Amino acid sequence: HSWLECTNYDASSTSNQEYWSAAACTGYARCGSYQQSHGFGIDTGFDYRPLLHNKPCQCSKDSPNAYSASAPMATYVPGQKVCLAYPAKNHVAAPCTNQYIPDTGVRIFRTQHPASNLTGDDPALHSWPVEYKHLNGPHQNGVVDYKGFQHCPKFCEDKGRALCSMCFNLEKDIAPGVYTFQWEWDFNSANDVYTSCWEARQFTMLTTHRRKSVIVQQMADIIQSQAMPEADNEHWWDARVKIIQEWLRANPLRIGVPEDGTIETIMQQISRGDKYVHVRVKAWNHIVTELQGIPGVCEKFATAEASPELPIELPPEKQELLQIPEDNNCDQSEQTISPLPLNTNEDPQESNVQPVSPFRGKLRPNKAKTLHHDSNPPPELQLSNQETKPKPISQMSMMERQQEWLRKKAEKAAAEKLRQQQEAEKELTFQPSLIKKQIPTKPVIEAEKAPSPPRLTRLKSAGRQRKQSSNTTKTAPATSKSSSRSLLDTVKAELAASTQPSTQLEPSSTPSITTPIIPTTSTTDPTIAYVSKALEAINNTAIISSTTPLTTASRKIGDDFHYDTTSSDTKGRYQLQDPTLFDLTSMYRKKDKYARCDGVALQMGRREDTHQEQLIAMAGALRHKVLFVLGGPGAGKGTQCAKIVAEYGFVHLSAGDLLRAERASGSENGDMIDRMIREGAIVPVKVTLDLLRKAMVDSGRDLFLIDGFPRNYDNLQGWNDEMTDVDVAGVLFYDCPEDEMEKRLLERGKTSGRTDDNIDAIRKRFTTYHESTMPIIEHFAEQNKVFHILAISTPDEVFEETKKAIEPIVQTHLVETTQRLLNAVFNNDWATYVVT
Ligand SMILES: Nc1ncnc2c1ncn2[C@@H]1O[C@H](COP(=O)(O)OP(=O)(O)O)[C@@H](O)[C@H]1O
Ligand SMILES: O=c1ccn([C@@H]2O[C@H](COP(=O)(O)OP(=O)(O)O)[C@@H](O)[C@H]2O)c(=O)[nH]1
Repeated sequence: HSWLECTNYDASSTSNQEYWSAAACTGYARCGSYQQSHGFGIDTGFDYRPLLHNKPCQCSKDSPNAYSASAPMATYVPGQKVCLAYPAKNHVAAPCTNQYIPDTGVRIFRTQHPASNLTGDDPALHSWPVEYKHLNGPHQNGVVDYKGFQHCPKFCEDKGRALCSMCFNLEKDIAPGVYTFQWEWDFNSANDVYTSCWEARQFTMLTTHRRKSVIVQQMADIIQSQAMPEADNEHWWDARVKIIQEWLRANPLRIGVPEDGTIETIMQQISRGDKYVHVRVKAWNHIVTELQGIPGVCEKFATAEASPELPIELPPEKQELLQIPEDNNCDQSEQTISPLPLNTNEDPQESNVQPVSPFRGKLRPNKAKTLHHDSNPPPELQLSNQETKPKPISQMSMMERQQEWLRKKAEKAAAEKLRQQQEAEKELTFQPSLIKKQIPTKPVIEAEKAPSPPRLTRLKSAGRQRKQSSNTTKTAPATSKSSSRSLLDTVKAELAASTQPSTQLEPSSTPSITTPIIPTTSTTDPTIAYVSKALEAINNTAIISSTTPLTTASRKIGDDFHYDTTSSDTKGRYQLQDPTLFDLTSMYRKKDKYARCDGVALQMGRREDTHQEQLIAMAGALRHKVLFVLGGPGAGKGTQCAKIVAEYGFVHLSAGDLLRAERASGSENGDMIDRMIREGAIVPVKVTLDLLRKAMVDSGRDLFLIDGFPRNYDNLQGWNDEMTDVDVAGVLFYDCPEDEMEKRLLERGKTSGRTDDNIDAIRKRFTTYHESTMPIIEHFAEQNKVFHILAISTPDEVFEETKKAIEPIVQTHLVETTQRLLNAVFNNDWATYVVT
């Protein structure tokens, strides 16, 4: 019968709709690798009848074969028209068969919220919470209409393996994360069901974010809200979940969030509440318990701007559910908050839900208050809390926050130790399922004696293995290496554990290396102190304003940290070498073509480690940055962009080139674009923006030169409305006299083949430039964002001027990204892209 071969198929051209093109497929169904290696439509047993097996999907999402480099998981963009491809397998009503071929219809489903990890059960058949309508229209029995499942235009050429496809529209506001989808084809009847399941990651870029301060405020509101929901009010739950997810999205580094399973527990409770309506109040109480006391909930993490209030998407009659108490005080530690009353009507399957201890919060000092309604926490939990009242987080400096964080971490480690002791005494059999909640049963030092960890694979990126470096120095390690060693081993062990299937974490299998080890962090840990110092140095570095010209190529950051743009062919490099800690530690700018990630990498290791054993953590930019490149036609924008790309590695997107390519692709807009270009007029912004957006997403990178855009107010407006998630770092304005531009364009016209490099079109373009584009340049100039570059001299001389504008931008970008990576190291947040 049939199955989905492709979960992200480019069906935009007729030929791709008619014939299978492997190149057009960028996403596969779960466990699709075997099928993919045999070829489209070949029978390998990939068709699956859930009613015969009592499982909604053929293989589970945590199967080791779920996705592979050759059959990867799909990535969707919010609002995308998603197309799926599958083989006809003879089931199409057509002249070469008959009009009564059975086909009862196709349905497409997905899970409600993104998964916190790729484990766990799929929703049962027909209980998926979200359903999409495919765009083929329903097939009518008795009619040869090639609709529904039967959209297989070349069916009669190869009845078995002909390509069929169907598309559906994703929501524009879908939250980022990984969702599970199911394609269900009912063949002879609604009881003769075939399914394919797959995951797709929703791309985070270019979705509209609300301002962080608003999200933070809403988090504070929902945590403090004591309003009782109506029992069956789904909106109450969904609105809260949405805010939490938005908060998580706005704080991807989890700054301020303890790494003790808090996030995992929250996500677990969300999926529990999604599944069972009647446990939502209880689940919500767990979530609130987790959230209380996290500084990031209330603190305006990052540099959230003062912002206008944005409406929460709740109908007015429900607004009171999220109302802020009059004396709203963001400092959670000052408050005693009563959770919502518990609903005793717990779900019958709750005992099957993996262990979320309702008592978890009790054992953690900063959460104790929420569960101990008397104001005296148990003496063993008081720790250093008896000291003077701490400053509210919002008034602390970055360093104070870090120290506070360290203090809390130390407190938590002590409380955790206590908990272990108590549990051991009581012989409790509590078996946490979450890696980060596991506690070492051996001293950290034992990790050194453990055999080499299994080869670590990338997190968040497919696994090309790095080549072993033959010239790695293998001399004796430097002094005081045990702390760096323990940190490194700890991180490696944790990584190793996190790459093991969860079943290996059962008590019966306890290979020492899979036992994740939580570092016993304290302020005296030299590694943490070192990273903290690096952070401090970088925090104290004034980020260079984009309008300040760079006077020297080399700058000092603090006493020990040095940034040098000329040091090597890696361009920017932070030397973080401290021989007392690591033999090899450096942070450098890195482009990883395979992972399609631009960013900063931190290399950690010891001399005796092979390159493969060294850890490389990598962080890309959080927000995408663009530099607009404007100037008259022929001013030399394209010429300079090529040089910038060669020197600094931006992605160059020429709006004119994209439009010309679109025209050549035979698109429905082709004629209109052609007319506009010949006339020197400006194409409607929607067309240009769609092309820019797609090119940005496809590049997977984060620093862009946008050449020849925005050219008028319509362009600017469209950009401001749509690209709220992208920062405009500045405008490179190439200023060249008209007669010089005309001369250049006529010269270019001899070989360019462009339909607008002739004197009539050139003159029209000059008019458009003066009337429409100059006001845009002036608009940016008023915001101090324009780098004015005279473009009359030779290309190389113009480039010397260009560099002066670019370098501060690149440097700022590096400093910001480095700061993120150091924060990740400091917070032990190895979810940051990590490779060995
Ligand atoms: N500084 C320069 N001096 C002389 N010719 C130049 C200079 N910069 C570019 N050119 C030439 O002028 C023409 C137009 O340059 P191009 O980069 O395509 O401009 P734009 O992208 O602004 O239309 C090209 O043929 C290019 O080789
Ligand atoms: O955002 C844009 C960029 C370009 N164009 C069209 O594409 C032509 C060529 O632009 P390009 O930037 O390639 O060339 P330039 O005129 O700068 O040499 C312009 O005259 C416009 O007709 C447009 O409509 N919108």
